[in-house]
Amino acid sequence: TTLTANIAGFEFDDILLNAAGVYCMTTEELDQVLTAPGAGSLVTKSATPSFRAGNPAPRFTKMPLGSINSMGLPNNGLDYYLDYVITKQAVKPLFLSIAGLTKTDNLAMLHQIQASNFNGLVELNLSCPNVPGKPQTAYDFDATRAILTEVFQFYTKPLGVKLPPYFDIVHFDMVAAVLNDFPLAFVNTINSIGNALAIDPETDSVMIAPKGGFGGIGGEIVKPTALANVRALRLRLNPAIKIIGTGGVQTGRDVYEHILCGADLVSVGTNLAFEGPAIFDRLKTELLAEMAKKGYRSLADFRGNLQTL
Ligand SMILES: O=C(O)c1[nH]c(=O)[nH]c(=O)c1Cl
Repeated sequence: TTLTANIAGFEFDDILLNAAGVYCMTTEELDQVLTAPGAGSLVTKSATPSFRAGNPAPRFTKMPLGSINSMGLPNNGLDYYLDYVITKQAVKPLFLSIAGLTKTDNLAMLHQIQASNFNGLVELNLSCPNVPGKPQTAYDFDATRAILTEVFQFYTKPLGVKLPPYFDIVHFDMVAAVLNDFPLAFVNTINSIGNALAIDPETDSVMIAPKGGFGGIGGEIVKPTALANVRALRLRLNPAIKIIGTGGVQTGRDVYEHILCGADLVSVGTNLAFEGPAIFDRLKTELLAEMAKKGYRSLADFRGNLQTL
């Protein structure tokens, strides 16, 4: 049984990786994902041009059926992560995530990456919900078209975008119409469901400090939305644009369902934060068992084969 995928000519021997933001802030965390059995790649914490402290703590917490976070883009700056992926890219294909606060920052970072020895894939994060005063770019279809137009005038290495969840069929149509106009290697969907609120029953208080307690949610609770976004975009996007499915993965069956909706790779956030990198081998074992039960020997046997009634 093979668990392989190909994005932009990069062959992945395993299809699981971390979701940006989880287990990827430091080189120590990144090394744990890099060497974890069952993990086929990794993505770095979304980078800004220089170090950011991010929002005040508590800024990530467990809640019933998942997690809520308002980290505020804390990261060690682009150079830190660019150095890491260049050093390690011979091991396996790697993803470098960037999330500039302005179009100028994103373009400057991409010029630096274009000129560097990085030979992996960039994930342009257009969906951070937690920077006060900064809207999620990918909810503005004109802004999304504008930045991708400028990016592809000079950036020639493989690039994809990290998308927020959409909740309206017409929005699936509209974002796909933008993305299909560009030579994207992939989209990663979904990012957390932004600006939710969780209340601590002991204290009648919000659970995180930033933004009056508002934060992005992930984990089990977001799986139906995640699967819908993977499926909707698979049905609409040019087949050359591959899909990384993210959201609500805690079992091999969840991985299987992302693939059934059309995912090529599957990333794990909340439940990786809770369980640690050992989760990858568990998910791989459970996925193989699910495939064996169905008589499938490769992901191509069932990828995108969700049945309708
Ligand atoms: O607060 C964050 O750092 C954050 N948190 C998220 O849930 N998604 C993102 O893309 C980012 Cl950048």
